[in-house]
Amino acid sequence: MNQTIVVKIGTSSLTNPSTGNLALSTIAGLVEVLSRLRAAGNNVILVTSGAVGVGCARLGLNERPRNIAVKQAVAAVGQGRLMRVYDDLFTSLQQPIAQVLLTRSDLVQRSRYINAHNTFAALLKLGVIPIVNENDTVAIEELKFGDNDTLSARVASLLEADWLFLLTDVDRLYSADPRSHPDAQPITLVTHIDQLAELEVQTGDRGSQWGTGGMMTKIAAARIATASGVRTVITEGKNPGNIEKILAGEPIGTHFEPQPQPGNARKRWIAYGLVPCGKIYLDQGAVNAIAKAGKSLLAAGITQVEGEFHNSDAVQLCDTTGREIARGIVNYSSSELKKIQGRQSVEITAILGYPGAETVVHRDNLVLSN
Ligand SMILES: Nc1ncnc2c1ncn2[C@@H]1O[C@H](COP(=O)(O)OP(=O)(O)O)[C@@H](O)[C@H]1O
Ligand SMILES: N[C@@H](CCC(=O)OP(=O)(O)O)C(=O)O
Repeated sequence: MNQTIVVKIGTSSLTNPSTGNLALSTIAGLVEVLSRLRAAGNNVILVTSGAVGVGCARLGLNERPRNIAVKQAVAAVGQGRLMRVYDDLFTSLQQPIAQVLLTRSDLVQRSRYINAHNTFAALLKLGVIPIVNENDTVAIEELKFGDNDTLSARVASLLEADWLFLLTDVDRLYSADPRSHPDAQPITLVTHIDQLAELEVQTGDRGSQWGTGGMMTKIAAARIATASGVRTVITEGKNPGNIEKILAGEPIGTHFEPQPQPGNARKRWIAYGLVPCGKIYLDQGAVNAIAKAGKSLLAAGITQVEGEFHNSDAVQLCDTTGREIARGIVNYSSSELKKIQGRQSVEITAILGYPGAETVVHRDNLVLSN
């Protein structure tokens, strides 16, 4: 059966950590594997990091710049070189590719989200392998994916992919960072992401010298992808042939099983496309109504409103402890909600002086967090 396969490769696999030069044999091996998968009739998407790393090597910088403008400038240098290398290698195998640079804001607006989906669909239909990276040169801090693990998960969710492969410089997830904990235990299968908290898996908060998020962002990516129905695998980038072995059923890397009810495309957009602008805290009755009975949120169940947002913005719905239980599109602004929180729906017109929606977040615009 033909499948949709998203592969993400990190800077740590693409470049030699000591010299910053490209790991040519790894890249060539990956190009061969992806071209074979495409020729076999699969839809293949590559999410590649490396713009900043390659840009630094080109400019002789020996560490990742901290200054944002410099980092964005360096990414502009590196992205072109990276695509040149990919295009040379894919072209020698007669495989057409396309550069797709995304920012977080491209997925926030529903029309742009659908547009991105349609462009990917057209490229795949043309037999092209889209090569995706964050548009680092123009992305602004507040509207960034921030790391390519998250970006690849959102792309996999957008495309309803069957597989997401996160290629990195370790062979799988361990109970702790194997670099600093040589006795860390390998983890081969995660049936639900919350298992990791039970196993007390430690991820640290940063990656290798050139990587961005370390294991933490890979687990966050696995959460997004599996909740969207995408099987996710963390495996080593220097052996790209593992992708085909895994597809053939070999137990390599760490597998995260897809969750059974990924929801429809619009709900996935609400959950993973939108950027929440504020928080609404709920009492226990409202939490039960939403989480257990699948009801809409009414003003009566709101105890506190945090942040400034407008009608139609995305918000997080939190329980009394502040834990996010759902996300949704709100029918009132934060200033309106502060006036009507805790009040019955029939009182709203009198309080605001004009009629408003009966629900604060309608259940069609609400997605439970997992
Ligand atoms: N629990 C863990 N299991 C495996 N690796 C871990 C873990 N916690 C932290 N790491 C570190 O994460 C690194 C990979 O992340 P990163 O450098 O960001 O890679 P990439 O560039 O591929 O995104 C590994 O080299 C490893 O040292
Ligand atoms: N967009 C950035 C990559 C950011 C990133 O997530 O890097 P990595 O942790 O190596 O996957 C770049 O191309 O340098």
